[in-house]
Amino acid sequence: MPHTSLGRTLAIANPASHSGRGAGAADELEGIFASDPSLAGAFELRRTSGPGDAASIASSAGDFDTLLVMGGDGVINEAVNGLMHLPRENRPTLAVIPMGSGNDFARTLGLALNRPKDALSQLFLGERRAIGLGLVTSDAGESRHFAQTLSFGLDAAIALDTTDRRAAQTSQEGPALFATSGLKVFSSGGKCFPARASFDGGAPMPLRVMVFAVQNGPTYGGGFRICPDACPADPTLCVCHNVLQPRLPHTLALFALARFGLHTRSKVLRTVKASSLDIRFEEEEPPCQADGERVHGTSFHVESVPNALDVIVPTGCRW
Ligand SMILES: Nc1ncnc2c1ncn2[C@@H]1O[C@H](COP(=O)(O)OP(=O)(O)OP(=O)(O)O)[C@@H](O)[C@H]1O
Repeated sequence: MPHTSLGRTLAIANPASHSGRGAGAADELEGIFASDPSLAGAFELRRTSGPGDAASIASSAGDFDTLLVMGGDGVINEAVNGLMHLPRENRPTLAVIPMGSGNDFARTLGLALNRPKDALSQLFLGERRAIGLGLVTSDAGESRHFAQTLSFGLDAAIALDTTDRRAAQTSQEGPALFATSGLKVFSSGGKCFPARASFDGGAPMPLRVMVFAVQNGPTYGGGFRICPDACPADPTLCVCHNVLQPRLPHTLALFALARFGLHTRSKVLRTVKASSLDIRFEEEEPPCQADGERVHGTSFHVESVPNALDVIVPTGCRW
């Protein structure tokens, strides 16, 4: 394994990630650090003890060069939100060892999924890139940065169902987990949520929201390419939302096409880039998720936060 180029590094590992497989991965990472005296001196590893722990560890990591997060999108989201409490000049570079069920942010970065040794090698040889984040603020007083995805409506209901099923220790993961949660949510009726949305301060647009995804990177749901052109190095976020209400078979076909990013030519959907947007749901609180974590509210302001963080990407990263 090459010598570390990450500098003084604080590693956070979620032992509960990837349906508990994160625990063994944390032991493996600790073994790698302990086996090389130069690494042992440079790395400190902390295991999270429960939800919220990664955010508080990250918010006090200002003395480190690199914050290495091992886990899935949920714990990365916590770490990112913790880092955003630090002034930009004190924010350690974010490095990720993907060990999750969905791993969508890690897909954007181009890292080896659920193969900690391979990902660590990529990080040692990798390059630093500045990325933006999204920030959502709701009328329920919630405010959360997101590294990869924010969505409302059916796709959020599906994402939240995958989170619940993972907590209940399902053996499914990635696209299979998302697809079965999708079938469950669609078979219960495929509800639409009346809303008004405006983009970059424009006139409000009436919508009946079935799908409304705001992406910083291309995928959600463990690899569904909902916004194939989204890129965290761009100063804008990419939005995909329905403008028509398709019947169930058509919806299911779009859902299948989205696996490969082939849904975007459909007249049912619109894709747009925006620096900010406002969306107000008129009848009830919709399902809403940010990087798989639930967000409450009926009115939401979303904005991009350019140049929020430095991250490490593998050499040859295409963006
Ligand atoms: N020690 C812990 N015990 C239980 N839950 C934890 C612990 N540490 C963190 N968590 C919670 O576990 C949740 C899920 O973790 P994580 O995102 O790392 O894995 P995942 O759900 O398997 O992957 P993905 O989010 O990519 O699908 C996070 O929302 C986090 O709050």
